Amino acid sequence: MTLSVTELTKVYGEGDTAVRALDGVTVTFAEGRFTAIMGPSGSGKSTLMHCAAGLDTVTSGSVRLHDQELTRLGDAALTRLRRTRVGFVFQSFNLLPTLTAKQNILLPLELAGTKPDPEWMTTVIDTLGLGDRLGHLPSQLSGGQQQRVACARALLPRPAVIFADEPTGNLDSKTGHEVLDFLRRSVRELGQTIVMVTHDPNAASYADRVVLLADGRIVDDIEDPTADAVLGRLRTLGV
Ligand SMILES: Nc1ncnc2c1ncn2[C@@H]1O[C@H](COP(=O)(O)OP(=O)(O)OP(=O)(O)O)[C@@H](O)[C@H]1O
Repeated sequence: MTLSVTELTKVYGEGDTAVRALDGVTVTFAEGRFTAIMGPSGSGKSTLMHCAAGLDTVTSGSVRLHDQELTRLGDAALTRLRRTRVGFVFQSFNLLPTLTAKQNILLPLELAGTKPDPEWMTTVIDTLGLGDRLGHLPSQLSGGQQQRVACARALLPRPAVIFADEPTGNLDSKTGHEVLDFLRRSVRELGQTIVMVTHDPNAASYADRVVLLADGRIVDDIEDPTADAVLGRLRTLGV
């Protein structure tokens, strides 16, 4: 067991304007698996991801990463956690424009004051096909290449979990396919654990499992999802 969320509730605001974004969510993300979180707009996907990654506070409930209870960590411990224990891949790549691909990839480890394992770094860069792009600035790379740099940056510290938020949202379908294929390979071949929020049933079909949210609750849990199965289930939720 890598990451477990128990009875997680998140309420934004107070009184009449309060929004219950998560309502008692319990879910475990097992080690070495690729899980997609899906659901209608406003169902709580981003909130679940942010709370599970220690990016947002919870109203009640527990988030455990291995033996660490994240809801009790202070700011300094959470910052350390975000640099090395969890990795992020965002829709908008979030690379620093003045740093080369290599400098971007190394940044989280540098901020944490550690050095990469050279063998692992070679594996990650080779797997992502970035060997001849390391000296380029983000503006000199295609969207797909930039997202592969972001994936390498997330993988290099060997985090317990990588959270991917609509990682193919800004990519055309062929490039998106390459990035998803890589994410799946990093789970199958490198043992990475990935949790991905997506609206796209095709993207979700790369995952081992789909957790479906509606109105802040888990309403389904699909193993070995196909795009058709996911689409069918989303239609019953009115998506
Ligand atoms: N900072 C906030 N303040 C108030 N309400 C918020 C805040 N963030 C999210 N919400 C509300 O919480 C609910 C869940 O939002 P969340 O962004 O988690 O949904 P989502 O499933 O990721 O949606 P989408 O698919 O549209 O990105 C929504 O009703 C949203 O309006």
